[in-house]
Amino acid sequence: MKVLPGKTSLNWTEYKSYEDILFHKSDEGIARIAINRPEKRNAFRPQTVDELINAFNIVRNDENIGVVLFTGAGPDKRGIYSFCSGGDQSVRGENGYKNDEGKQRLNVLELQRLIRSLPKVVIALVPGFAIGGGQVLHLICDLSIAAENAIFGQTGPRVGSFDAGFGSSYLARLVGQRKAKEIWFLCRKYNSKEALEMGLINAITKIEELEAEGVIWAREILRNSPTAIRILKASFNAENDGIAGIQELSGYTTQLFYSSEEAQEGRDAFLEKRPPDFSEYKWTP
Ligand SMILES: CC(C)(COP(=O)(O)OP(=O)(O)OC[C@H]1O[C@@H](n2cnc3c(N)ncnc32)[C@H](O)[C@@H]1OP(=O)(O)O)[C@@H](O)C(=O)NCCC(=O)NCCSC(=O)CCC(=O)c1ccccc1C(=O)O
Repeated sequence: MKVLPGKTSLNWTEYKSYEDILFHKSDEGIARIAINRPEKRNAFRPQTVDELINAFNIVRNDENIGVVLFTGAGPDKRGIYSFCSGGDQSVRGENGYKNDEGKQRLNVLELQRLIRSLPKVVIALVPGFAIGGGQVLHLICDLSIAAENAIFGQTGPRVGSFDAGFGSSYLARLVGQRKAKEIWFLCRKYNSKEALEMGLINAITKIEELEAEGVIWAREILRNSPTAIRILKASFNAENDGIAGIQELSGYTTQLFYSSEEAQEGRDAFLEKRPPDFSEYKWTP
């Protein structure tokens, strides 16, 4: 199934089949996850978000995958491309978005946290509209490449919604307080060039080259040390995420320490019911 226009040199195979999203992997360590509701500008309903959470969790546990290309399938019947236009307003109830059972959920915040703490690099490929909660999803990704025709913006205050978490405070870290307030208070739309100038995205390409460009970036990343990239991602997050961010970063140092003989001496001594002997390990300056 074609997700974006143009060609890449990758052979995609379907990883898992869903209703609202497309999920593929390649044998090069790259996965591709695409919201597939183009007639709704790829707006997400609770099911869409549940499927995304499921796919990102599969990626999390697949040690052969290092980079995820996160995008929106298209075009729609009118030839229009979208990354995502946020929460599906047609299923919005009084305190959340209704799933098939009529239960109301705000599960996109869980997805935001999952992408942020994913120990792999997530690159947003933005082929068109990234609006509302869709703009926030793109923001949460580690890197963002947009097509020339992409459009970014917020509508929250116009449609009776807001994202007072990453959607505003992390946005301000990226583009500055003044620009972030402008984006949210005025609800204007911004083109790719403006998005690049304000630091919202990393690069712009022709739409036919969007996926190929994402693959080039992914391959460059995959040539580097997985552990270094994973810890760097956690350290970029830690600055913004308070104690939760420090917990994530420090968890990786604990994991590294576990692989040392020094840490294993502590474990072995406990299991062998003897005092630990750390005498051969130095107090390195
Ligand atoms: C994206 C547009 C600017 C595109 O405009 P245009 O090309 O003219 O297309 P349209 O004709 O408007 O749309 C085509 C078709 O798609 C339907 N559609 C588009 N977007 C949505 C949507 N978000 N929900 C439902 N349906 C949508 C549209 O109705 C048309 O259908 P037809 O049947 O053909 O008529 C423009 O479409 C646009 O502005 N869309 C709305 C953008 C928007 O307001 N999004 C919601 C913002 S609020 C949000 O995202 C919630 C965030 C969130 O989830 C959250 C955040 C923080 C805490 C909690 C939560 C939480 O979980 O709620």
